[in-house]
Amino acid sequence: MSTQPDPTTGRSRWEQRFAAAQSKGQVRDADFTTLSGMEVEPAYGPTNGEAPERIGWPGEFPYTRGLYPTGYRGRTWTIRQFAGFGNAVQTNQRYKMILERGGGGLSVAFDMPTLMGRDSDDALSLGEVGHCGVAIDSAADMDLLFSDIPLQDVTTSMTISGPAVPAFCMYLVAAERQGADISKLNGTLQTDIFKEYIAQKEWLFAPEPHLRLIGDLMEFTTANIPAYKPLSVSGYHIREAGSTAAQELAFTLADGFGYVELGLSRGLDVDAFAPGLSFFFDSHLDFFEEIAKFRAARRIWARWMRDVYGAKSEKSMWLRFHTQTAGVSLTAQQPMNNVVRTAVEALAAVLGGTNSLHTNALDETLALPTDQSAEVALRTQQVLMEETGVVNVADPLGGSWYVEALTDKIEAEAEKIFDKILQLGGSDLSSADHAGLAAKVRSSVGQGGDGDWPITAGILRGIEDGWFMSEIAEAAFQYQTALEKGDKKVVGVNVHTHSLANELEILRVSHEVERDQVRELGARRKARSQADVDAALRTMTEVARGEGNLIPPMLEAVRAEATLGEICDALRDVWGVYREPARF
Ligand SMILES: C[C@H](C(=O)O)C(=O)SCCNC(=O)CCNC(=O)[C@H](O)C(C)(C)COP(=O)(O)OP(=O)(O)OC[C@H]1O[C@@H](n2cnc3c(N)ncnc32)[C@H](O)[C@@H]1OP(=O)(O)O
Repeated sequence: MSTQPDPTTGRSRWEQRFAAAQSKGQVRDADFTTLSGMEVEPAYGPTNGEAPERIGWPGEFPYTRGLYPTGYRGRTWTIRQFAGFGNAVQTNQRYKMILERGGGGLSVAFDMPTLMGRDSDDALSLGEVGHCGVAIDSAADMDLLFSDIPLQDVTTSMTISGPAVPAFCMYLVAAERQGADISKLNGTLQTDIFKEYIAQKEWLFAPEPHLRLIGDLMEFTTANIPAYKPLSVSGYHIREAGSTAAQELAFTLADGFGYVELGLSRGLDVDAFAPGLSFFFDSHLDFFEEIAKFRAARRIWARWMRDVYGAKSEKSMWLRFHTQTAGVSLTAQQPMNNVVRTAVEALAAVLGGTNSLHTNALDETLALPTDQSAEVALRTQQVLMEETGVVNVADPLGGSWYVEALTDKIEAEAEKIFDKILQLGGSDLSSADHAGLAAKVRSSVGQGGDGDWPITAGILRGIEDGWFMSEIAEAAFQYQTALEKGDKKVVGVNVHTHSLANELEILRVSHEVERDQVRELGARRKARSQADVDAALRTMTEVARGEGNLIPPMLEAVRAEATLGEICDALRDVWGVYREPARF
């Protein structure tokens, strides 16, 4: 380290942490010089060694500059490409390709029927099976999906929220059948139902039964699979629906606070369940705004977790997030340009300290990626990681006047939105009054679901009133108007539209997939013990009518080869379905 530090400064604290990590072997053995061979420090800061508290040093509360003193010198982000199409066998081949070419983890994309809790032979599934993701009907499909992929060794994310819990049970049963030690599994389940009502619209039930299922899941994973992340609180869909960066940030973090309140209302210890909450953001094209958003996200979360929700452990204050580059920024016109857009967005995510990353393929505005476009997307991350030197220095933009100012600004915008959410919930407290909010939360712990949960009340009210949707719609309208006026520009769409024709080869999923899947499902139904399935579903519905944790009886139903549609239908019989109130 180049300076003689004052031992009381942030720099010296960071140096000690870095040295401690190094002595524990937590710094990679790699070349950390520039392309021309110049030595660079693992982090930079003010020359007097002291940074303002809100900025701090890498690995230091409030983690504006990242969670780890070592940054990506400790571990690079996980390359986690979201993939799934056709049937489980086809998708399993794609997963093997991803892992073989350097993907660091798996990320399952399910087809629309699965996302809506419907079997492939349901009348509502017709024409959709295997199209926007992989068709999964029962645990037997999960076995095929992960065939020859040891679930105990590969962190696996599953993007599913309405039927998250039955899909999770199928994943557990597939892991059990592989002989995995269930307590050692590590992965992420999206589960985040708030953003479904706010933006994506893939719910099954009304919010209350979904929150009960999520509470059951949090309880189950906290007790049995401590490394597993049962929630990936998602801003991606909110942004893709047309929100601004600040709305994405604020709505997502508020949803995260809602899940913390859910955990507390279930009597769970915040430091036991909070490390299992993870996040998922969009990385759009305004490079600096995105970087500022990621940095502000970590800072806000850390402060609220410590000061409002009483977290004591560092891992509970850490906001860990996955990023996907912005699907909405891709254009059907001149699609090769999408590689450039994705690279810039991925770089913003990395400079913002993402923990995991998906880069979109250039053809994703037209169809699911081909093997070739999926490879280019993966290689985009590898070029950033291996060639550009961005992994050498933690939070390299920290201290930039512009980036710090933008980080402050986006944080302030988010706090204004939290105020609005608190008001919607009937609270008279301001988002800046952490002590007041903490007192309210403390008084609610012990009253369970009857407590006064200030953020949750606002979210539920905002959903019921269509407030989130109208805020997003207004932002989308503003942007579209600016685009149409030419104030905002998109190359190939409203500027520089002249181009040589470039035809892309598109992945087409054959309708044979649906026929085969339906046939296979019928054969499986005949081969299983219907009496076992009926008994397991009956027990599960009894628990759903009462108060116990639903995961153990659901696991039994899955072990008996009950299908996703049968499990969801049984729950629909108990809880009904949710219809969004009509609004004009
Ligand atoms: C749009 C689309 C759709 O809807 O259609 C979607 O939604 S797609 C949605 C797709 N979603 C996803 O793919 C979600 C992915 N999410 C995740 O993978 C997770 O939730 C995540 C964000 C927390 C990332 O988890 P991960 O396992 O990949 O990475 P982590 O950051 O946890 O790192 C792995 C381990 O390395 C440790 N580690 C990392 N960096 C360092 C370092 N510098 N020094 C020391 N240790 C380190 C971590 O603490 C952790 O250990 P330890 O474990 O001991 O703490």
